[in-house]
Amino acid sequence: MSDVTEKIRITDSTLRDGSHAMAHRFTEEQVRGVVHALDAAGVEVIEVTHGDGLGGSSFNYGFSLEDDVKLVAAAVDEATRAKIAVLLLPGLGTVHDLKMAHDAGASVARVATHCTEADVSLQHFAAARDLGMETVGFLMLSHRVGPEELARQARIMVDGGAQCVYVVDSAGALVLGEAQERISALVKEIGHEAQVGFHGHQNLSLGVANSVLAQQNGARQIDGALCALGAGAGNSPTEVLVATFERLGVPTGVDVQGALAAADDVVKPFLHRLPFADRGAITQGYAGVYSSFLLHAERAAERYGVPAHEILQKVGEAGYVGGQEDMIIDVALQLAAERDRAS
Ligand SMILES: C[C@H](O)CC(=O)C(=O)O
Ligand SMILES: [Mn+2]
Repeated sequence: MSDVTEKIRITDSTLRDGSHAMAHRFTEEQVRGVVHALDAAGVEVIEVTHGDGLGGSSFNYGFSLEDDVKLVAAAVDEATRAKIAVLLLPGLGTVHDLKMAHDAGASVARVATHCTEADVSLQHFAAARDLGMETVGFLMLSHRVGPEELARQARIMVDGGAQCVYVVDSAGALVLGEAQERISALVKEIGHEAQVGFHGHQNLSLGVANSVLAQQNGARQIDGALCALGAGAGNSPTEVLVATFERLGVPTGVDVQGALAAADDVVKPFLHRLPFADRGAITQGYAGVYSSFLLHAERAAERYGVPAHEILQKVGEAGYVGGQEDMIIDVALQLAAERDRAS
């Protein structure tokens, strides 16, 4: 166990991971309201981007209502203390996109790759460092590899310029000790040079518990989202993280009442659907499916008349990763064909 009283930093991803749950329909007014409330509560980093990061607005991933750079600029304008972060998936977002976000005032670059492909992030970390941005690496679908391999990937990111690397439980599939051992492996490999972070999803309702274990094993950056607004069953709720860490005596710098007010008074009123561990989302945690596939699977289910949870189960068995959203349609068509043959 590491020093349990050392301060941790909460990064709120309501306005980025929550974009998946909102089908990327955030308005500038909503962004301003959320940033204002989080900033007032003392949250140090607020992530604002399309759910799939800069450049994510597309036919494959879903079009944004508003341009990312415009929303980043609004967030920067609204924040008095908080830093504004952007997410970038190399290949989807480009160095040009990063420069535009930086020009709009974003100061933290979070570069995300599949957990075995850290090497594709190097150019983007170099560019972010040249721009003077803080750098964070995101190893997505971290349950797909063991702790040692994950630590090797984190090492690649740190050597490339990442100042923190996250274990990203994109599928909400890590069960307690599995999160703990991955955090410990990263802390051992990079802890003397960089921080380690944890990004949890609630598909098996373990986001907060895994975050506590992550902190107790040396993670110093933890992600959350107000009202859990995020892909799948949502993220670890920021307001619950803040209250839990305060009860544990771990400083976050965030005011509990401020976080509760931000969730209840600002986010809840504009939600059409609260993230929830329903059959589809639980299947994602159980079968290890990328959380942002949920709405894609629900749309395919409706279109082809097959259950979303069956699509997600097959997607998990096939091992598809972020970027393979089109395969969800393929799986739905196969299930529909099997159904037609059977009848
Ligand atoms: C692009 C993904 O939504 C990033 C993320 O939040 C995750 O993998 O989880
Ligand atoms: Mn996520």
